[in-house]
Amino acid sequence: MTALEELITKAKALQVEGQTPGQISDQLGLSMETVTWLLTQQKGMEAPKDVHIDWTAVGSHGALLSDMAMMMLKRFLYMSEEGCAASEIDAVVGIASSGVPLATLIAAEEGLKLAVYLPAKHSGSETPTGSLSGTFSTITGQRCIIIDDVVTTGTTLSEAIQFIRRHGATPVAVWSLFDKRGVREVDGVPVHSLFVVSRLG
Ligand SMILES: O=P(O)(O)OC[C@H]1O[C@H](OP(=O)(O)OP(=O)(O)O)[C@H](O)[C@@H]1O
Repeated sequence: MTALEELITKAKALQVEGQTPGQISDQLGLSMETVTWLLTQQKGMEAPKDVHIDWTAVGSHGALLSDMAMMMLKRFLYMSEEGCAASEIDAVVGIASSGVPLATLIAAEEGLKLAVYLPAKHSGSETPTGSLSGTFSTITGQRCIIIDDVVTTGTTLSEAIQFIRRHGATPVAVWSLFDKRGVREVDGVPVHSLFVVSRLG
């Protein structure tokens, strides 16, 4: 089975489970247009220009995940020779769910506080709002690094940045593994990604 066929099977299985195209789109990190295409496969309908990043091979293995988190940290440390130093950071904010294990590993390595941001789209309430998990650190008055795995539209990052500012903290930078849109900054906060996807045509 090709990667595309696997994706179609996954999308259809989620639909059978009762998930809406919107939920499938969130879960697979794809646009609604792409999910509609995967589910219907209408004849003559051209495949949308989207990219699916499957990093399960790394994410499902603790040691590999740790290596990836250390690569994110080292990228920042090398960069910080020119800019902000790690000593100026108080807390690492992991974006649920996939940003959390990466943030945990980085916070542990640097001896920093760990906070967990739960995006509005994960909220089950009628009026979805983002929140900070009460199990982990608070952020007020702290300088924070935000960690996520994939940037698709930047919506989640923008939401997290605004939340952090409203709660009296300073977002210093965003570190992500993959940037699907070539986003260099969100709401004035620099975004540093290990891998950036650029479309040539
Ligand atoms: O830039 P955006 O368009 O906002 O998309 C990026 C977000 O989407 C994914 O989260 P999602 O909740 O879908 O999946 P996850 O639970 O695997 O993190 C990803 O982990 C980012 O948080």
